[in-house]
Amino acid sequence: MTPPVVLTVAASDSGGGAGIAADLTTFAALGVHGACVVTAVTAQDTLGVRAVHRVPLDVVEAQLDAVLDDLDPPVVKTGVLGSPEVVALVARRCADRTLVVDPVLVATTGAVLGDEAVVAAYAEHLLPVAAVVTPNEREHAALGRPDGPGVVVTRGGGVATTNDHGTGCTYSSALAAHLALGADLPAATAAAASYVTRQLLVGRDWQLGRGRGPVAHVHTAPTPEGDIA
Ligand SMILES: Nc1ncnc2c1ncn2[C@@H]1O[C@H](COP(=O)(O)OP(=O)(O)OP(=O)(O)O)[C@@H](O)[C@H]1O
Ligand SMILES: Cc1ncc(CO)c(N)n1
Repeated sequence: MTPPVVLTVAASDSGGGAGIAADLTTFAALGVHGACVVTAVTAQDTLGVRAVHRVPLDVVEAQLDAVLDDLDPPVVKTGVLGSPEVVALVARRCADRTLVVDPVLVATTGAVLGDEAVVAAYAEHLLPVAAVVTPNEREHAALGRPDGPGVVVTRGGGVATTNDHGTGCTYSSALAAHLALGADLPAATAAAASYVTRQLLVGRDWQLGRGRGPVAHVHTAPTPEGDIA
């Protein structure tokens, strides 16, 4: 059976914990095909963000054109967009699709990934056309606490772990994947939360990097010790 296509418009994380790595692996784990439009390259690891290089607007637009014209994804998920111009572009081009907006403004490690101009562009252009917005508490406050059935404020949950880098991206990607597979919003949010919980449990004892390790992506199968997670 042909899988549904979900597009992520987001940035790369060289440490493989958040951003596009989290999005595409989550899509694969949940059985949807992932396309990706890269908005920025971050030099990042489990300790923090060292540098951010934005992809020029015309190159972001060319990637978006290619995917929208050919693969026609019914669901689009956004992560780090990087500039007000990219926020407005995505709003303009994707308003007729199911839009899952993860308004990433600050990394778990504290680095600012969206400034005041980006916040203003979200409020003006992207939030009005989003089906779901998944801010964490800080992002929700920065955006002026938008309210409504499509606003899902994310919070850490019951799993005690420091390997939680990329949970927000994984959660919003799982939500987008379940919407593409036909779930309604309440079912998709519940399925996304239980997916993140499961993946946090899989990676709870991993030792990757010296900081906040990544949530386990796709790994559900044998651990190095040979256990089935
Ligand atoms: N420790 C945890 N135990 C269980 N579920 C969790 C935990 N941390 C996160 N989650 C799930 O993942 C969702 C997103 O997490 P969170 O709000 O921490 O994202 P975030 O702050 O955007 O993360 P990041 O910036 O690292 O990507 C939560 O709403 C919850 O469902
Ligand atoms: C690229 C990227 N996207 C999202 C986040 C949020 O965790 C991050 N730290 N890096």
